[in-house]
Amino acid sequence: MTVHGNGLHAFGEQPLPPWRRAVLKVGSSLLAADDGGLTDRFAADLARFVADCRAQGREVVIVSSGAVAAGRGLLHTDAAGLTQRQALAALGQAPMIALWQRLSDVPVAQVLLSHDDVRNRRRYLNARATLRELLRLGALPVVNENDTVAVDELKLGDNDNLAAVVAALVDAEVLLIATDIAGLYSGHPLRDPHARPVPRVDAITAETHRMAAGDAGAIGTGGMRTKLEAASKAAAAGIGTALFCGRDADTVAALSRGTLHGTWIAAHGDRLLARKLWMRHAPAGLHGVEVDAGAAQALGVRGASLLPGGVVEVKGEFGRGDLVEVRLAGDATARVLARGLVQYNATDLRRIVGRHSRDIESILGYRYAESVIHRDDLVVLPQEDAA
Ligand SMILES: Nc1ncnc2c1ncn2[C@@H]1O[C@H](COP(=O)(O)OP(=O)(O)O)[C@@H](O)[C@H]1O
Ligand SMILES: N[C@@H](CCC(=O)OP(=O)(O)O)C(=O)O
Repeated sequence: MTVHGNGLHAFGEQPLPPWRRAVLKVGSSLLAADDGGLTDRFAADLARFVADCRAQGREVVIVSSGAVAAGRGLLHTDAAGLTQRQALAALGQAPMIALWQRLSDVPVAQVLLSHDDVRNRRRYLNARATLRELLRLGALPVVNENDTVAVDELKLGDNDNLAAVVAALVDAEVLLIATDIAGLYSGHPLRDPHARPVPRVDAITAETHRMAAGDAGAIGTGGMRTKLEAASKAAAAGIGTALFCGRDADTVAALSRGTLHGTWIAAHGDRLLARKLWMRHAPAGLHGVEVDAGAAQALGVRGASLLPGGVVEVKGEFGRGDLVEVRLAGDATARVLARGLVQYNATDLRRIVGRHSRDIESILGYRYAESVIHRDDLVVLPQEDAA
């Protein structure tokens, strides 16, 4: 095993599983300049990596820290209180976005999110639709925490966790976490002389968390602890995580070729299945929609989305993004055929029942989607589940 000039054992190389959409999280440790403010030094290679990915037909969403560091550089202050850091983040957000725009060959879109935005189902769907549309348009979304309002998150330095949430939000296959260290070590790499590289984690255990219990670097906030939390969230959503050093040009270049020098944290299972699991096990007796036989057939046999034309009746009140049940109209057993996240609230849905998708906009004055429930948001229940 080779040892770096900095005394740390190096990571070997391993293939990165194939992917089409990724979230790349870039920590403050890679963007903060030694003398205050931000630097392009490492971001330039990461931006080139993103451009290479796009040239290969892949999509990347960046989750970038660095707003506080940028704000600090503008005011030359070492103020560290929570409100002060929130103010610094507000000051530094525009320069942070400007840095990525300078380095990107496509337009950069600023997306500010807080955990609240993704906990609320309606906002979750809106955020997801916006991010997907940005990718479809070929833009580069750069997400940061909405630090002005996200008090807890700023306190925790939680962009790692936000990146995992965004990865699930956009249905990414991998979460790439670029930081200032080569990967996960078995102990704090700077304090534990016996610390060894951990190239692969198949399941995050108490032992893995113990390895990462040490503090963060001088500039970053979460350290390995929040990176493992993020990887654990991603794994539960069926998304694998790569931890690697974004300061090492060779490591970043190798990623474009599908090679990882760092730590790979495996997912628990299939991505879409993981997302659908909670729908299947949600409590029964939710509000819902009744569909005609053609729609029931399309959902069950073809795995199609539910279109308004197949909906016969809307039962109860629900909001956009709520989990609802799908039943066959007129079925005396009232069997639940499927569950899914609905795109329209009950009031508006009643107005488009039985209508063609192309009429949605003229009836409602807006259109979120052509389907009432998109097939990715729908789980068809096997008959034994359908109480
Ligand atoms: N077991 C560990 N393996 C690797 N790094 C660790 C470990 N425990 C603590 N760290 C620290 O975590 C730091 C990276 O996290 P952080 O400073 O928050 O970076 P970022 O700004 O990229 O999020 C490393 O520089 C290292 O000092
Ligand atoms: N939202 C804050 C970053 C918080 C954070 O998680 O920082 P880091 O540990 O460097 O990823 C900012 O833009 O400065």
